[in-house]
Parts: sequence; structure tokens; C-alpha cells
Amino acid sequence: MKAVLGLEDGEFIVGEGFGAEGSSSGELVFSTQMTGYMEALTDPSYAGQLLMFTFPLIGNYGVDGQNFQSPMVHALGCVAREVCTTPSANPSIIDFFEKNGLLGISGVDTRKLTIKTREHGTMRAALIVGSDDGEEAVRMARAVQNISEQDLIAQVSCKESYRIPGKGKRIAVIDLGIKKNIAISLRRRGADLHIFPHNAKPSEIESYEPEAIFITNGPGDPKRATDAIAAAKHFIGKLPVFGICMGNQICALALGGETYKMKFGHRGSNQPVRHTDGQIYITTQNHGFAVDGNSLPEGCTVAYTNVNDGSVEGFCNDDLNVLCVQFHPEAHGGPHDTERHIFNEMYRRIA
Ligand SMILES: NC(=O)CC[C@H](N)C(=O)O
Repeated sequence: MKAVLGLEDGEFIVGEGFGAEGSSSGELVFSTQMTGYMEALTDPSYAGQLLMFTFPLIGNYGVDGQNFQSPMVHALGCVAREVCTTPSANPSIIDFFEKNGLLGISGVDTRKLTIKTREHGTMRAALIVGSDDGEEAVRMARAVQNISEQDLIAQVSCKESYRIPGKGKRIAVIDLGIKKNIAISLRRRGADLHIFPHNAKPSEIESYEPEAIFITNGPGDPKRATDAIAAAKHFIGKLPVFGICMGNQICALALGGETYKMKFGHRGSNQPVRHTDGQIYITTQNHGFAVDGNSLPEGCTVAYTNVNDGSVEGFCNDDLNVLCVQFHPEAHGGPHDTERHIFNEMYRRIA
């Protein structure tokens, strides 16, 4: 089956399609992870994005639902150098994509396209599976809204609140597109979780009598998460407030700080961060926006920085009891190096 990937700059790449016939358009991003392709594809933070893997062979160990970070694939499509036709376990990613109406393209020179993305910055792109009409793909890429103009959070946040009961601390989770392993890491500490939709009112959250607030990862521009920013503003100073990825960005915005769109972001499971104590951790990441460290108000400490580009990877405010990280301590996929101490510290901070 034919497929074509068109870019907003006019280039198009013809490859081989897998999955279903159809088309989608959004931002083309690359991830440097070598494994964990299903964890990434099912991460709701990839909504609105076509996910390109730099690792040249995707699908080696098939598709196992246990790895999913949400019930379905959220990335708009998968862009690969080669997809494995003889995986060590079934179903293959090809069969899974076909059965579930998902879009994929292989045979793409992902190395070249990644270098281009790094040089030009993230581009809008369109994938058409079942056609090699490059001009049409370019037209579609140019027609799609910039990610900062898209409302993606409402698409992936829960519609109704729900409980994951536990005997420990009561944590209200503001769901902007939660990854399953965030809930698992909190539950591992015994937490009693009440998951709220992205637009839950503070009064609704308060009726659960939470002992802490946790703001999750999520897709798109954090500035669009206006209800979550308002909720964070409401709770910071009253209760401990924690965040991961978009949660980190929301807390910064709630405190009066700024976020900005990065040139091409950090995605992968080999991203080095440095803690203020000098320790380096290898982390899983997936973000295209970042917190401007200089914009953070007094009382905030940038606790983690990215070793590659010096960007903010986490901050805390001990007076207000805020602790956030931009990377993913829950991993999945990726290294577990930070799981224990980050989630333990969050849990310890709850009175
Ligand atoms: N994983 C996330 O929460 C990502 C946050 C935001 N969508 C970004 O790209 O920066």
C-alpha cells in the first residue's frame, strides 16, 4: 500500500503504508527511544502529533496491551524507517494498526527527516495512507492549525470523575490526559485517587477533601489548559501541589511564570537531567513546551535541568509545597531511575 508524508515546507516523502487507509495532519515530532513504541503511541500527550521514531526498526516485540498508557493510540500516525513483519510476539504492529484503523508509514528516511526537524524546528505535516499524492499531503500539512491553536486536552481528559480507592493519602488528580503508570506509581504508595476532568471546578475537587493535588501530563500548549491553571492557582498554598510534564508547566503558569514552545522538544527515553545536587538521571520525556526558568517567581528553585540544552526539567517551591518535574518519573517506556525518589518525595510532602 502506498503512503505519503507531506511537510509544510513543501517536501513530501513517499513510503509504504501500514494500518488503515486514511489521512491525518498535525505536528511531526521525533522520539529517540529504542523501545516502548506502544507506550509512546498510547500516551495521550501525543494527541495532535505524528510520531516518528528515530530507532530504525519498530515493532520487534509486537503489541502487548499491558504496555498501553491509555486504552488507545493517541498519536495521529506512526512514521518509521522499517516496521517488523516477524515480531517475537503477536499481534504485529502492522496487524494491530490494520485492525484498529490506525495510520502508519514505513520506508521513510527518518534520520534525514529528524536532522531536518532539528534544523528547521518542528513542522506541520500530513500523512496519507493509500495514496502517494504528495501535493495533497503538503496542502493538508499547510492547512492544519498550529498545535497551540488546537484544543486537545478536552479530547483526552476523562469526561466524568472516578475513584481509584486506596488506604493512604487522598490525592485529587487533574486529568489532562493521564498516563496509566502515573496512577500506578501513586497507587504503589497506597494513595487514594480521585481523578477529575480537566475542567473540574475547585469546589468540586474540594468536595472530595483531598490532601494533595496532582496535575498530569497532557497534549498541546499548556496555556490552553485554562481551567487547570485556575485550579492550580486556587490550590497552591492551601494544599501540596504536584505536577508531571504538562502539570509542571501548569504549576509554573499558575505561579505567574512563563512557558515557551521549544524548537523541536525532547522525546525519548534517554534524556539526561541534572539535579541541583549534581546527580544525573536518564529519563523518559515527551514535551515540546518548556518552563522559562527566569520567569519563575521568588521562592521557586529549578531542581532539575536538561543536560543537553540547559532547559528547566523540574522545580519546587518549598514554602508553598509545590514539586513538579518536566520528565516522566513513571517511565513506561523508559528508565525507572527517578520513579522511587520523585514519587516518594511527593508522597512524603503530604502532611
Ligand atoms: N507529556 C506532556 O505532558 C507534554 C506537555 C505539553 N503537551 C508539551 O508538549 O510540552
